[in-house]
Amino acid sequence: METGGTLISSVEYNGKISLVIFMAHCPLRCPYCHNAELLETGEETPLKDILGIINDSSDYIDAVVISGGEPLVQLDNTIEVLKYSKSLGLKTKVDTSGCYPERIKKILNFTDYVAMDIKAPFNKYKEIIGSDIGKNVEKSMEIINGNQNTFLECRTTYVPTLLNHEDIKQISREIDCDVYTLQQFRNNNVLDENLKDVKSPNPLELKKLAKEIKPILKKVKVKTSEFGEECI
Ligand SMILES: C[S@@+](CC[C@H](N)C(=O)[O-])C[C@H]1O[C@@H](n2cnc3c(N)ncnc32)[C@H](O)[C@@H]1O
Ligand code: SF4
Repeated sequence: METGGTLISSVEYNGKISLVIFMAHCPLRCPYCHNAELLETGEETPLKDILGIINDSSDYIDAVVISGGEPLVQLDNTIEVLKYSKSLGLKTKVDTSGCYPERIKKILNFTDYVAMDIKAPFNKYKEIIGSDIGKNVEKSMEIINGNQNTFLECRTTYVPTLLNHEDIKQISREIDCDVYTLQQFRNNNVLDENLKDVKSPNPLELKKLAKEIKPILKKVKVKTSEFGEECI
C-alpha cells in the first residue's frame, strides 16, 4: 500500500489516543489541501508492516484513524486495516471526502466513526472545489446515516475566499449528522498558491457563525489552532 506514514495523536478521535495512518492518493484537488504531497503518490509500505505498527501500539492506543489523502482509493487495504484494528478491540475512524458512496458501504461494518467533509453546499461543489461530486457526498451521508452503529461527523474547512456565511447556513440545512464541525483554514501548507496569503478566519467569527446554525443542527463544534475543539 502507499502511505504518507503514521503518527500518534490525542486529537484525531475524541478523548482517545489514536494511531493515524495517512493513505496516499486522492481523486480531488481541493485548493486548500494541506496534504498536497500525498495526492499523487506515497511511500510503498507493505500492509503487514502497517498491521505490525498497529499491533506494537495496541497497548497504549485506543483507536486507529485512517486519513490521507483519500482512504477509499486503496479500499482493500483500508478494509484490512479496519478489520485488524477491530480484531484487537480498537475503535476505528475513517476521514473521507465522501466521493465514493459505493465504497463507503463496504467499510461501515468495521468503522465506528466517519468524519466526512462537506466542502460546499451540494450544488456548489464544482464552483468551490472544482469537482462536481455534491450528489456523491449526499449519497454517502445517507448511507452512513442508515447504519446506526457508525457515528457521523460532518465537517467543513472554512476558507474565507472560497466560502461565505450563507454557504455554511445552506450546508446546515442540507446535512444530517451526529455532530457538525466548522474547521479553521490554515495557510501554512496549501495546494493552490493563491491561498498562501489568505488569513485564517478569526475564531470569534467562526463561533458566531456556529451559534447561528446551532438551532438547525443542535450539536456544533468549532476547531481552531488558538482554542482547539470547542462545543458551541
Ligand atoms: C486532508 S483531509 C483527508 C481526508 C479526506 N480526503 C477529506 O478531505 O476529508 C483531512 C481534513 O483536513 C482538512 N484540511 C485540508 N486542508 C486544510 C487546511 N489548509 N486547513 C485546515 N484544514 C484542512 C480537510 O478539510 C479534512 O477535514
Ligand atoms: S482535502 Fe481531502 S479530498 Fe481534498 S484534496 Fe486533500 S485529501 Fe483530497
